[in-house]
Amino acid sequence: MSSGEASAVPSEASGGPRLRAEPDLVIDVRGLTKRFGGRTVVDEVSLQVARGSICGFLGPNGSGKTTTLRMICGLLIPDAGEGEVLGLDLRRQRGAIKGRVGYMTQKFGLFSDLTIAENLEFFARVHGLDRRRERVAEALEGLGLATRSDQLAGKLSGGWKQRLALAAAVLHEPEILLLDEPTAGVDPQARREFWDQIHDLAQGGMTVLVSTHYMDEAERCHEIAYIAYGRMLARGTIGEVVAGSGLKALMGEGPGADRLASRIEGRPGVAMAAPFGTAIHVCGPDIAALRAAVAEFDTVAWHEARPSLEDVFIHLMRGAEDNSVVAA
Ligand SMILES: Nc1ncnc2c1ncn2[C@@H]1O[C@H](COP(=O)(O)OP(=O)(O)OP(=O)(O)O)[C@@H](O)[C@H]1O
Repeated sequence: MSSGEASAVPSEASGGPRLRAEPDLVIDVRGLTKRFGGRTVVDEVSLQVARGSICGFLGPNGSGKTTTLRMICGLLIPDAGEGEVLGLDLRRQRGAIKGRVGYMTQKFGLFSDLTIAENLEFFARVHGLDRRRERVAEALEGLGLATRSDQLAGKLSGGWKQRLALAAAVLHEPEILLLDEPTAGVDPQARREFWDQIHDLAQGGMTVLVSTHYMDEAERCHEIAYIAYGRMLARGTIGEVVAGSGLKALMGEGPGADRLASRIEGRPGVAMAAPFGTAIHVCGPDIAALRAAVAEFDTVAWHEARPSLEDVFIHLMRGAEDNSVVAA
């Protein structure tokens, strides 16, 4: 993500000012809003994503991630807001946007009684693609599916199904790839391989916006956006999001440290305390107040730590306003 503004920055080489090039924003949406039955489920969400970057979209269940993705790819019309996707108007050029975006939904519709290759051929037809046979062969090769092309999709493990779904989503060579919780329920090895593929696609120039609940996946994104109750609460690199939260953390290690959470949580200056393996994480806005709150537990060794992304997200969510109430 980026501010989208050209700015004068000092040149490292000459010492003189130079104009930083306008970043190539392929997603630039502002104030997107969607209501369902009187309830605002996406509330003035703005998002900018630069070409070739991987943006992680995080937030609790029901926070509006899928709804936002569907507005960005032209499947859903916003009730308010505007924007451009690949330079195309989000409202007036939805058909053109759809053709240039790949979208892998949570429950991807693969045909279980067709083989891998037949599934891809089907999607090639749906997109009206030329050179169907070559494209399918390339996709099978590129995503490591060539040796399994005759296997029935229904017999694949979760990880291979995701890989096939990804192959189908990029068959028409979209410039933007929207992934909605693509690795839910997939084992760590398969998730890692899936993410390696995402990075390969991004290196090839594809822009990826991916929703996830996994913190390790957030760490693999260039930038992240955090939404709760329909509102965008934080955007930027992980370092920027952590710093922007204003949260400080103490890590406590030693005998029984992991059992102290309930005794520390709720003390002045403590936003939250949670076990972290055999250690404990205590977070709050002021490090001196945190040290005071844990001072009596002197059998535990305390040291300042970087708040985890999870700490930051829970803190942000607790401070956000619940939108589950329907407007009168
Ligand atoms: N077509 C619809 N009609 C009515 N309500 C809807 C519709 N689509 C989504 N919602 C509601 O909007 C809210 C946001 O849903 P959305 O699926 O966008 O959230 P999400 O962040 O993707 O959640 P999850 O992480 O569980 O997938 C939810 O409360 C959902 O029930």
